[in-house]
Amino acid sequence: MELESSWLLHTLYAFCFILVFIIIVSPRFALFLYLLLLKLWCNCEICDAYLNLSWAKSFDNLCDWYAHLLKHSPTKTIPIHVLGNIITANPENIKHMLKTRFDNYPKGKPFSLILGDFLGRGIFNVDGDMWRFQKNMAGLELDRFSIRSNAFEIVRCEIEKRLLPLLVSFSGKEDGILDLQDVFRRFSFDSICQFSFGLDPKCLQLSLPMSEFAVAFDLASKFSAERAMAVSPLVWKIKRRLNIGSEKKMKEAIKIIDILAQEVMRQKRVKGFSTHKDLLSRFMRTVDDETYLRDIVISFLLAGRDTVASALTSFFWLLAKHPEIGSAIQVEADRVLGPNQEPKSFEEIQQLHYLQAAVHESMRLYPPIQFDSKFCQQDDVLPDGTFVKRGTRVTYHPYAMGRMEDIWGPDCLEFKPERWLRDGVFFSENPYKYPIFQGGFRVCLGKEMALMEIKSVCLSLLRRFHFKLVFPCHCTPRFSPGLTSTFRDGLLVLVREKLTQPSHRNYMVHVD
Ligand code: HEM
Repeated sequence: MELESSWLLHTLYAFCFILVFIIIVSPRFALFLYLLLLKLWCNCEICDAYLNLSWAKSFDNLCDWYAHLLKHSPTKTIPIHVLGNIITANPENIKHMLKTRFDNYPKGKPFSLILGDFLGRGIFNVDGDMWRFQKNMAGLELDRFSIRSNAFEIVRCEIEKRLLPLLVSFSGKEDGILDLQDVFRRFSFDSICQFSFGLDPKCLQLSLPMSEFAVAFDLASKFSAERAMAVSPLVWKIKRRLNIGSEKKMKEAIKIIDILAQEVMRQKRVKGFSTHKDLLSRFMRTVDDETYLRDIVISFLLAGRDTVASALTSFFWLLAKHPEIGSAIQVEADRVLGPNQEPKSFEEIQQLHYLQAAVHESMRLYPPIQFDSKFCQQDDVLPDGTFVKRGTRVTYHPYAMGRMEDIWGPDCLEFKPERWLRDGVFFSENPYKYPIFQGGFRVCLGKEMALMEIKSVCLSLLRRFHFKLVFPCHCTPRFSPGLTSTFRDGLLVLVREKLTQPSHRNYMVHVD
């Protein structure tokens, strides 16, 4: 018996050694072997197309292929066997996961492992008591009162002192091509840092390169998403253990992020946090653990930066393709706020129903978070009859849902804000039909803040500038892998100041 077990052990060691050797010497060959094994395991049409990448011949993005498959599935649910993933675009299933059987669909261990290095024990990556604690604390800071009094001012200031001067400086230059996606990322990063930490990274300052931290943040997000898309966790786990390839780069990126997070906390301590009302001060008064505080900081940055920037990017892309909708937004703003007036309060923005409809419509077609997964804890059956085995990953797919006739009617592919209005008044949709901010118990805490930010930027920019797309506007965007949706080539525009507007060059006098 002893002999047998030692033989087994040796065989296992030999196997691991060969595996590691192959991965180091030829990662491509290792991947080939691995794909071959998977193919032997499942050879159905979908898995085959996934493994061969043959879907890419007909679709620009993986999400477009999924949307196509889901649209043609009678239950609006598909399995990807080789990924151990069930993907659904069925609102009943989504309600089941997010509300009715919420306890059976946590984020789960596999995900906290995938995102653990980047997000640690931050709110996006935990379940149970730790999640409840962070949610309650953050909820106090993200309520309507706080947005009304604090966030609105931060956003207005960021727009007037930085965003407008930046655009004015580019306006009219023949070679003045600007990447609006990059601008929006800087803008939302400054805003969320000021709101969450009471500190200003000044990313949007004229002519500054994107901070090292922001670049590291993007890389960590990209590599985390790649882990989530991998056919098996084994590959990234071995690469991490050996500190090679993308895992090595990810480790370096996370090191930079950690340094910044520590710096944020150091500055906070110097400034004092006992009376400050920002989110971090609130947490620092209760939590002692530095690493836990770091995780909380990172999660809120991720929540507030990339999502808002993504929503703004696709909104401006759609507005450039549909100038009539931009005009309708301005007509409404002139009627409600007065000609050429800026909104003076959060409440005034709330009165702009057409704008609210346009923002929702834009995110219906281009959700900042295109899909979101949970892990099933106990065997279950979804409302559409799909059996879910314990441990299976279940993903709901807002991007595909926005393209489904069954949900939005035959004009589902059109950008039509009117679908959100009844007698000119905005009405919200069932969150399981429109899970852009998720729904149920883990609904987004920053929804009101995000909407206020997006609408404020839209009003200020549309009033003052024309944006011309540098690339033809008929092609669909290509997305980069990441936790939030990002245009792979950015959003390159030529900016022109509108002649009918008073000059805003005075904004350029001084920025910080
Ligand atoms: C357009 C912008 C936004 C969109 C589309 C969005 C969407 C979402 C989604 C889909 C989730 C669920 C994620 C998951 O559980 O895996 C979520 C959660 C969350 N969001 Fe947002 N978000 C946006 C902006 C913001 C902002 C600006 C903040 C904060 C300032 C924020 C704070 C949060 C927090 C704290 C959670 C975790 C809630 C929980 O787990 O209970 N979000 N958001």
